[in-house]
Amino acid sequence: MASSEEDGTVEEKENNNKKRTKSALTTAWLTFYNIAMTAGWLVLALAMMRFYIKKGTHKGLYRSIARTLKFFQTFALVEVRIVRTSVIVTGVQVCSRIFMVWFVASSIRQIQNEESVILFLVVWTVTEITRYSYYTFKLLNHLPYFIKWARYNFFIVLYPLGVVGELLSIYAALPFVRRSGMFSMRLPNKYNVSFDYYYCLIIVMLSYIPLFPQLYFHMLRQRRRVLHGEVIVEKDD
Ligand SMILES: CCCCCCCCCCCCC/C=C/C(=O)SCCNC(=O)CCNC(=O)[C@H](O)C(C)(C)COP(=O)(O)OP(=O)(O)OC[C@H]1O[C@@H](n2cnc3c(N)ncnc32)[C@H](O)[C@@H]1OP(=O)(O)O
Repeated sequence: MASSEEDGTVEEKENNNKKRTKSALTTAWLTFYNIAMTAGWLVLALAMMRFYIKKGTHKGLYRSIARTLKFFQTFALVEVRIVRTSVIVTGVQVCSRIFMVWFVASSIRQIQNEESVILFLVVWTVTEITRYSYYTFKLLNHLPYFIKWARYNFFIVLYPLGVVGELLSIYAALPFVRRSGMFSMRLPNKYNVSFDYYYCLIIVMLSYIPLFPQLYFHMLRQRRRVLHGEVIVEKDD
């Protein structure tokens, strides 16, 4: 009897040790990831400022930072599964950004000099520097209040501004997509499939109407929870 109790205790201890090691590894990996992402977006911010100071115009700015932007925005995909947040909430946010970068801004050169592209770039950059530095300092247990405040207040203005920038950029792309027929498949073809990227973009624009309020209200709930200590019960995916 005593020996089985002891066995149980040894097993429990081993399990607890394994859990502790796993959580220490996850924390170490997340800290590294968030530091790398903060650094990446800081590099982008500096590159944009340097370009603008040197050239005195935003024309050509997107092209000059496109590779770095593609890398760091695409890398955010790893977040969809590793963080505790709902997969749907994070998924919509990350996928819509990757779509904007790869299938709109980088694919349709004619819109790269639009002010709307610069608008969402600047807004994303400020957001991500704040967000990733928030996670980093939180993981290191040294979170300055102004970063916490910025994380849960900036989005009130930046989120709508980012959406305006993204929607105006997609809208500006429509005529070029229609004229070029890019990423589209017309019938007849050997797969007997038809796809029109022009209408796909219109559907993406319309999908902001139901999806954006959900992301925005999610952030408002997070804000109440973190800044005002409200207990919020989120639905599971
Ligand atoms: C295929 C095509 C699809 C097209 C579809 C189109 C539809 C698009 C519709 C909407 C598009 C929106 C476009 C918006 C663009 C912009 O971004 S504009 C710029 C302004 N943006 C913002 O301010 C972004 C705000 N949003 C976010 O921060 C996130 O994207 C989020 C997923 C909505 C955030 O949610 P969440 O993670 O739940 O918030 P937090 O409070 O920060 O985190 C919750 C807990 O999770 C921990 N955590 C999260 N990430 C990390 C991490 N990287 N590392 C460590 N920990 C992390 C965090 O600490 C929290 O923990 P606890 O407080 O302990 O619970």
